[in-house]
Amino acid sequence: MRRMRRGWQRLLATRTYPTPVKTEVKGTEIMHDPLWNKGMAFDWPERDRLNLRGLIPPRVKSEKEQVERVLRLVRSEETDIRKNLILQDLHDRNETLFHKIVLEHIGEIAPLIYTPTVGIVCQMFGVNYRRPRGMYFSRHDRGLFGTMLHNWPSDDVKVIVVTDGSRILGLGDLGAHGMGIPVGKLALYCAAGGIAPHHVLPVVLDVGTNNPDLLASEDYIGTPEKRLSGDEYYEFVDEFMQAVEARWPKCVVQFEDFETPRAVPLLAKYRDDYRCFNDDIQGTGCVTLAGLLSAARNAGTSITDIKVLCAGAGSAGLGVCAQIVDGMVEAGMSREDAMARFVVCTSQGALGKPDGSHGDPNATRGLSDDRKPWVNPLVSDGASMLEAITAFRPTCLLGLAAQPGGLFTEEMIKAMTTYAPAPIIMPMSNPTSKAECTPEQAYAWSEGTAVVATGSPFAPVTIHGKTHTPSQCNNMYVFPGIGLAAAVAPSLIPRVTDKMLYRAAVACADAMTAEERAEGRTFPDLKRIRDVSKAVACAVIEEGFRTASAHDRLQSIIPQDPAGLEAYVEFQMWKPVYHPLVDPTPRHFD
Ligand SMILES: O=C([O-])CC(=O)C(=O)O
Ligand SMILES: [Mg+2]
Repeated sequence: MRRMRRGWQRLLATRTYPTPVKTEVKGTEIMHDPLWNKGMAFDWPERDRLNLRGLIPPRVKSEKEQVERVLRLVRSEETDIRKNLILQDLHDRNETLFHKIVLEHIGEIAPLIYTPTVGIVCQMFGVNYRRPRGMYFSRHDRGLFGTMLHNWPSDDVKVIVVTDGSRILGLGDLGAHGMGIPVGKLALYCAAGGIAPHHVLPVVLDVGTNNPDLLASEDYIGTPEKRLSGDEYYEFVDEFMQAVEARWPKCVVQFEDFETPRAVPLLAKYRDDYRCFNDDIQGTGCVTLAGLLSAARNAGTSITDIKVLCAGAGSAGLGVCAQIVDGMVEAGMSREDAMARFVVCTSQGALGKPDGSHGDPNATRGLSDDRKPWVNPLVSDGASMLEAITAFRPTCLLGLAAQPGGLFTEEMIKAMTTYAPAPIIMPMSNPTSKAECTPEQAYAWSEGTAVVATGSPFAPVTIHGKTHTPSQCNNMYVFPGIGLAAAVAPSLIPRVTDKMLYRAAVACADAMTAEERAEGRTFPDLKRIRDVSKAVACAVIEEGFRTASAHDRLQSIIPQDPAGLEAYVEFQMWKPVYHPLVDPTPRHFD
């Protein structure tokens, strides 16, 4: 083991990167393959070796010049959607350069390829349609999913992000136009998580759409029929999962933006049988827990001191609350006491004691089984959020309602400041238009005392001469790391467990530096996202070691000590740099 550990660390220290890669592909074929293409950065020896002389303009550009040119072009556009289209085109031409720009300018570029712009991208997907990316499975392909997966050129897909388009961000049913989401998430997997682009696959399960505008639209790209339901729907997803496992047994599947009534049962059905997780339930839960751990640490208190009012009882809302409860239990609280620290509100008001103060006492709401455990007798059933705040005195407001924005009002936040010295305000719904309030409002209404973390990115706010930087509490801090762990250590991570998610949350909170804490942030600077992904991946793998069988642990070549593990994960992470391309053909002289 010792020798192995020293091996990885030495390898990492001595590796000359990028390593040369042999390629059989030449000429226009290599130029038009986005995985190989370097644009004008092919140097002269390479242009000769690969039969490219004359096919590319005569100027040779450096990577730096290429990055600057694209940034100039992006910045010259006025609208975010136009900027996104420029970046999409680059993604289709030159994956290395695309991911290099995403990584080096993540604060500027992530909002253009991911939340919030990805919302508009999906809404305009049909009319803006260019090159296909990823795979689509429709009802007319039933029985053929397994064969179709062989149309995909890579024999080694490590991460799939899949959606059925039924709840795209907070925008609702966008059908097959939801493809923008898996594409955006996987771009972050590559740039922020270090998964190589040829190892990822975005997927849409086109089970139809119930969105009347799309059904009537001539630009709609999916099957213009109503959604499958009942057994037909579940059999469709079963066929997909079985086909994936048969083709790429080590792949991890991330479920994304499925509406709650499907997301919850699908996760329950698959989580013990497949390497999979649901990002909106588990990823959001994990990142929110990380935010609360961090906020409590900044305030010198514990997560068990926090009392939460959660707006939203969808898959994200309840999943997030459950994971915070797990975090409180880990910190030493009983599950019952932890759950008593939550009030969950739906659009019909709080889940509370039916005492008749809000309507007919006998007409208790028919609560679904997943909501029943969240009824809190300290508030009356159907109470408004303001009433619930007065009765329950929460110290944290979580917004996961995916309703039109503005759910958190001035009265609510002002009421919290009467008893909470630093209320934690987390408007998490995406995109920006769905945020429950803006950071500006939260800071203004709390006289600058609030700790604010949002799902979509927001700019810093200056109030009474003091600048406050809201953190972005977005799944992007955790899902790339969870997928990275599964990709580099599949035998140790046969399933994604609750404990792994808890460890991931702690690793994300622990990744904060002292300077970041001093700035009042609850999340690390986005610029360090690769470090965060690596820390999350290491934490997940460590948990995998803890639960692996003795056989799997012994068989694994992965070092178990923290420094060796970190070196191993770092070594495995893909980097967006051009590799020197070497011609494998021996030269013959006669
Ligand atoms: O995409 C994001 O920014 C976060 C997320 O999963 C969602 O809002 O559905
Ligand atoms: Mg999502």
